[in-house]
Amino acid sequence: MKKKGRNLLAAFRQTFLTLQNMTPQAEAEAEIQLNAASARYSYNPILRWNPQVEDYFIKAYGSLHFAQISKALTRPSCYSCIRVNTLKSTSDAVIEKLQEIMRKSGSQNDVVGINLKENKPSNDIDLDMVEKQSSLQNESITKCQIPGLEYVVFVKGSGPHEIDYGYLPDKPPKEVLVSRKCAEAVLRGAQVYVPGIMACSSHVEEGDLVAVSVAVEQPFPDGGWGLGITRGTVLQGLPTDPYHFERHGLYIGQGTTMLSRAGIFRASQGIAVDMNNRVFKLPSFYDVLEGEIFLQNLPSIIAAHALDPQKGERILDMCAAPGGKTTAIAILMKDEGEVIAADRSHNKVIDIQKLAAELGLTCITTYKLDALKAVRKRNGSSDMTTLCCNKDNNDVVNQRSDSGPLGNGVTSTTFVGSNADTTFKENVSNEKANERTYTSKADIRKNTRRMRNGPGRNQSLGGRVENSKGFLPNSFDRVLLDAPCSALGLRPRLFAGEETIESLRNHDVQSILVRMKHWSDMLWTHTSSCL
Ligand SMILES: C[S@@+](CC[C@H](N)C(=O)[O-])C[C@H]1O[C@@H](n2cnc3c(N)ncnc32)[C@H](O)[C@@H]1O
Repeated sequence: MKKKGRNLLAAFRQTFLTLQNMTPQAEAEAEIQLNAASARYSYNPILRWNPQVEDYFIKAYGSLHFAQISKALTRPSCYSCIRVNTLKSTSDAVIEKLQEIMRKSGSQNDVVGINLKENKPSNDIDLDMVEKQSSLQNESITKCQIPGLEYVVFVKGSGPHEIDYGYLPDKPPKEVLVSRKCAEAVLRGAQVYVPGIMACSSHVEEGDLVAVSVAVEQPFPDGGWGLGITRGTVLQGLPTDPYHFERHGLYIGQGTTMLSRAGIFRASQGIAVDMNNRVFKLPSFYDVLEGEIFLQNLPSIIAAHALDPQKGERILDMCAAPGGKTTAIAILMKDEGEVIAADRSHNKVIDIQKLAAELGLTCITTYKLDALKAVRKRNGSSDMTTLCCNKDNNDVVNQRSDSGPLGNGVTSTTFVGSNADTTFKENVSNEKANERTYTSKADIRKNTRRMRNGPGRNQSLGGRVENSKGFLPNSFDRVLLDAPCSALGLRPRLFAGEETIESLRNHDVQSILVRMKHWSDMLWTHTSSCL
């Protein structure tokens, strides 16, 4: 790959020098400029850390190993991992469809030699799976070889590639500068969308070829980190440009603009640059086989698999949004039983509902719930919007949306067990009594706001989220806790300066764990990306 890049540069240099008919001194100067340009228009990021965190890791790993980890973090994984929705399709069918899609879109050049073989799963646990998987690495789309995980499919990408951005000493390429989050998505195969663009060369028209670079947070003189660039800034291709030096070695590819410069900064959404020449070539799965597949990292798939959910069970998934593991669990249960998916964020709960609907799953019930307050006391007050289920004595009052995950919120109540009727009546009378005697200030504020602004985001998004006040002990057959973590294992990562030693230690996992021991002996925690 490196050799190809050097050859490209040498050929370009030769053409350039011949065309210019230069003196030896001019030739030497041009050579220096070209070398500088090839270093500038490259992808060679250096990950910035908070100095204390950096020291901590260097002590833990040694400086060489930590430098290698830091470099690896700035690159995307060289394969995409797909979980097949086995209720709707099979790995073989998905592989065939993906091959066809790639053939049609011409993206088979992005992945290494499409040459699918039937990889029969093996039950022989003595096989060295890693070796077996690596022997398949020349194939671009393969089924996972780990027994039981045949519903996982890998699509191999490639990179880093060297790109000729068409630099000439007196004519730098037209450019767009994108935000870090946008660049991280582009490195994983996404297009450049309008909101991701921070700055752009002047006179960019629709259909222009542009070099795409990334604006990474810089240290502020008075402490902290920031971008220090206003959206809409004009780039001249000169050293006086904002971020001229800061984006050295931070070029992620070349694309064709779908809008003019004015259009880019006027529009609020849509693709701004069609990335046709990428430093990392990974296929995009946006809108591909919707409902049949889900893009998910292998450790997350394994976490749900290791929980070993069974048909008909009642399973709690704490910290569930956006629902990757929830839906994996529901599929392993063949959509029979109940998965309670809880998250503390209202909008994220709606994301779980949307994903469940997209994958056609009906056994998922969602709740907005803070995991830190999730154990319900036996003598706690009844709450009509709460699932209060005791698996052992069959007292269940389960109120949920009648109209499915994205319904209009008309509610119904389901009862199971001999005490259910009494519980319901008590709930109703408690609620009526509460209604008569007390309306909280928060409710008054909410109603006033509603009258002024209309129905609010619940209705505008078409979803309804039930609050939960927690669950009684022994409510579940199995519990998955995917507590928020540093996410430092997610790649690619172009900036890590905001993590502090304190923030790394303060993730909720410990405190949630302490409370969760009440619910189930079958507690599985997923902490693969936690430190
Ligand atoms: C690592 S993500 C979960 C990913 C998810 N399990 C999946 O596989 O798609 C962590 C989630 O925890 C939620 N969260 C953070 N603190 C929480 C708390 N105290 N109670 C409930 N959810 C919480 C966040 O909103 C976030 O959606």
